[in-house]
Amino acid sequence: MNSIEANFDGLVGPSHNYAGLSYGNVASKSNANAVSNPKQAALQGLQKMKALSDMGMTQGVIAPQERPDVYSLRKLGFTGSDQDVLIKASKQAPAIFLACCSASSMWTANAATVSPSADTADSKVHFTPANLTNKFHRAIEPTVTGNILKALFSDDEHFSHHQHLPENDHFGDEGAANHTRFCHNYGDHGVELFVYGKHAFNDTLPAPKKFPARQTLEACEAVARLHKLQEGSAVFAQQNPDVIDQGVFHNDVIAVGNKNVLFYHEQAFLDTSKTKQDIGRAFGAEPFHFIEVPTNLVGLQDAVKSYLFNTQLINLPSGDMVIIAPMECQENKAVYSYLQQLLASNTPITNVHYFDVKQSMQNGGGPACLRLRVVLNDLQLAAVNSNALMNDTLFATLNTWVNKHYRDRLTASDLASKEFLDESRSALDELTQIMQLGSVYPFQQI
Ligand SMILES: N=C(N)NCCC[C@H](NC(=O)CCC(=O)O)C(=O)O
Repeated sequence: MNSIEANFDGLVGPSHNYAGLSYGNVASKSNANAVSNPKQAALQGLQKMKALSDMGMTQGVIAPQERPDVYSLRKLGFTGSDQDVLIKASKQAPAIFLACCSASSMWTANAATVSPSADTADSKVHFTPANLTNKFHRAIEPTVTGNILKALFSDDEHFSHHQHLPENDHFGDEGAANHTRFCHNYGDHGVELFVYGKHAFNDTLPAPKKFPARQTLEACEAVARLHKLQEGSAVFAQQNPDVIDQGVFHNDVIAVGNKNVLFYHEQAFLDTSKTKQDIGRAFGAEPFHFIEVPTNLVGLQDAVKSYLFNTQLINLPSGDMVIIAPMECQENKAVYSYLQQLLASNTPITNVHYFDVKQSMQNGGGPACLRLRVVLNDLQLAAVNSNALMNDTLFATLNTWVNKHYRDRLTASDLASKEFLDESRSALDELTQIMQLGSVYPFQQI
C-alpha cells in the first residue's frame, strides 16, 4: 500500500498579534508590541499551503483556537459577562490578558507528536498533543488541539489519540518541533528522533543556563512509550544547551530531517558523534546523509535569524527532495550562498522554494513551525476529514472567509473589545461548518 507524508498547517487565527510572550525566542521578544496584520498572516499561510498542494503534496489545514480565551481568564478569578472579564483582565493583568489572546496555535509543529502506523506496535497512527507547559499562552492549547485532531482523524480503527502529558515542567513537551523521523519509504518502519533540552529528574547533567529548555528527556520517553514504538526505533538526543541559550528554543530551529537525510547545524547537538552513531545504528545498512552546516559558513545568529533549519524538507511526488524556506534565507547573504553551494553539491536535496511567511516569522515561526507532519497510507488518508484537505475549492473558500472576518491591523487595545470577541467567534463558528469539525470550541459547547 502507498504511504505519503501529509503536512497539516495551522490556519492563523484572527487574533494574531505580537505580545513578546516567548522568553528565549528572540523574534518574539524583539517584535513585542509591533502592530500585526492577521489578515495578511492568514493569507500568507494559505498561499504556502496551496503552493505545496499544487506541487502534488497532500496538504491539510488545522483550525485555529478560540481567542481571547475567556475561560482561562475566568479560572484566574475574572468574573462577570465576557466583556467584563476582558476589560478587567486587560486593565488589572495586561500580561496575562495578552497571553490569553495569542494566536500561537498556528505553529502546529507544536500541536502534537505523531507516530506513523509503520512504527507502532498496534499499527495505528498515534497522536499526543503537546502540553507546552513552559509558556502560559501555549499551555492553554492542548485540550482544544486534541478536540481538533480528533475531528480530523476520527476513525479509531486507524487513529489513536492520547491525552497530553502531565502539565508540569518535568514533562514539558513541545511536540513535533523536537521530533523527526527517518525512513526509506514513508510506509516503511522508521526511526524516530526525539530531541530534548534537559533531564528533568537529574539536575547535575548539562542544561541551558539562560533560556529555558522547553522539552525534557522524560517527556520524550513518555511519548515513545505511549506510541508503542518498537525497541531500538526511538533515538533520544540532547540539544546543545549553549544554542538554547542563544535563542534556539526548539530543535526545529537548528535541524530538520526527512527520509534518509538529517540537515543540521554543527552546534545543534550536545554530542554530535553519538547522535550520528545512534541514528546510523537504528537506521541500518542503507546509506544515510548527515548534512552538517559548519559554523564558519553559517554562524549561529544567521541560522536563527534566517531560519535556515526551520525549513520543510519534503519529497515531491517526483521523488525529488526539496527545501521549503522562508524568504529570509534568500535575503541573508551567508545563508543564500550556502544554499546555492548545497544545491551544487552531491546530496539528495535538489531545489529550494522560498515563501513569504513574514507575519509568522516575526513571532519566531518559520515554514516548519507552521506544519504538522502526518504519514498516512491510502486507507488512513481516505479516513481523514476531507474538508480539511487543501484543494482549489477549499483555498478559495478560506481566502473568502479570511477576507470577510479578519482585520488588517491589530494592536493590544483592540483585543479587549466585545466587538473583537464576537467577530472572532462568528469567524470560527463559520469555519467549523466549512471544515465540518463539529463543536470543537468552548463557546460552542455552552
Ligand atoms: N519552532 C516551532 N516549531 N514553533 C515556533 C513557535 C513560536 C512561538 N512564538 C510565540 O508564541 C510568540 C507569541 C508572541 O510573542 O506574541 C513560541 O515561542 O512557542
